[in-house]
Amino acid sequence: MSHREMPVEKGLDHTLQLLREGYDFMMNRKDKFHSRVFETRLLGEKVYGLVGKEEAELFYDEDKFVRKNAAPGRVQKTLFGKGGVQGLDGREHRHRKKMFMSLMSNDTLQEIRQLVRKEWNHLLAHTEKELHVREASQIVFTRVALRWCGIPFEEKKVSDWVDELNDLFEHVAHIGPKHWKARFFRNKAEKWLEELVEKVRAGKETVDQNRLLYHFSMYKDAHGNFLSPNIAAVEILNLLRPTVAVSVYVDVMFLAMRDYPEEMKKIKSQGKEAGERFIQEVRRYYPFFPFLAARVKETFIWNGYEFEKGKLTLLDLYGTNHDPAIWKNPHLFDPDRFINWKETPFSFIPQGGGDFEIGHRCPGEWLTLELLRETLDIFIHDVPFTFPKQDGDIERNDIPPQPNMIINII
Ligand code: HEM
Repeated sequence: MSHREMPVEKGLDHTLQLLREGYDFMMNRKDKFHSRVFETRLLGEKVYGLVGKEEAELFYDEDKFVRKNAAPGRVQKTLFGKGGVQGLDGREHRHRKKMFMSLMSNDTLQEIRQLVRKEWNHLLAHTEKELHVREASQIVFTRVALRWCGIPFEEKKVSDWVDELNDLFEHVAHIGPKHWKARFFRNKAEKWLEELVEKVRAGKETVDQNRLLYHFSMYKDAHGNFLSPNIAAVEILNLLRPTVAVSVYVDVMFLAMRDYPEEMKKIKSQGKEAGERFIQEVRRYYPFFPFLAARVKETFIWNGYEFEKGKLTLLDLYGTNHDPAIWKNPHLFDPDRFINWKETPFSFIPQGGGDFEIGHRCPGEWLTLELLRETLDIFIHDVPFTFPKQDGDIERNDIPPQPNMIINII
């Protein structure tokens, strides 16, 4: 196959531009170079950028890319933790991923909806008028996650869990004290869970054997060995942390309800399917997880471009969800675009693409949808509210976005 020159961004390093441009960084380069494949430099390293559907398919080709050593250290030390499923490849990854996927049965999803309703009712019973959507959903989802995973907790400790789990994803992109606080919380939470896993294994903690804490404590890897208590703790946090992170989607969902009131009317009058389209458009339109990282497994040529072994490669999730080649008027909020929409594994990728079982696609995608469905249902049908005057702005470089919506319960 013939060689083509990959467009290369000139300059020593573009990390500052990334911090400034945030979610637009990759799309800006795609537009500047008129190319969905380009090269730039970040944190002193040569990096390939990919935007688009075919490019996503390439990124998920296990023969071409690996996840080992791809996530930057600061992301591992806050968001992911070391030794978790995100950094595994091949057989080891599939084996561990199976564990995650086995947790996402219909029964689980139904239970999640019941827990969400119960916890929202509990919180709303103690709410006078003003409700901070982000904070409230963080509390609700923390309680849901702890119960679902079977983690024993004392009522008085719930607010500590809320703060700590929240810090693990809120401050990934920050530098300085906020980053260090997130690292401190990760170490603390991992240590506490490690001790719990050890007690479960030794039979010193009586836990529900149908719950995730028990499953992960007793899980054996592809070689038939228990996970180290630390890695078991990392994986339990891989369930707790993102469940609480769905509060970000709830926050932007309320922003959409305020900015597109006609959509709320549609959901009220047309029911479930309109609600479903609204949730999908919230996940497509608003930014959350900006891009994914992998490394080139062996040097290869794709569409004439050479990808060099070992080089870091980023797939733009936000840009692919706003790619005009896939989405008509991508910068319009339009839930009706999902009417007769044909789902494909690589065009709509807010939580990653490809196959759940084989690849790294988010195993929590169905669970995320259930958390959002039940929350939307409660606030559309059961809890009347108004929006007081507020900004609700989203900065392009605030990762994750922080509209911090407030509502008044009537
Ligand atoms: C707030 C909503 C969520 C978003 C935006 C999100 C996004 C993502 C993304 C982008 C990935 C990476 C996919 C890849 O590397 O190819 C991922 C992976 C993952 N997510 Fe989620 N996620 C969410 C909710 C959840 C939930 C609720 C859970 C579990 C309860 C979860 C558990 C995981 C795990 C364990 C992985 C690693 C999978 C692997 O490496 O094979 N996520 N998620």
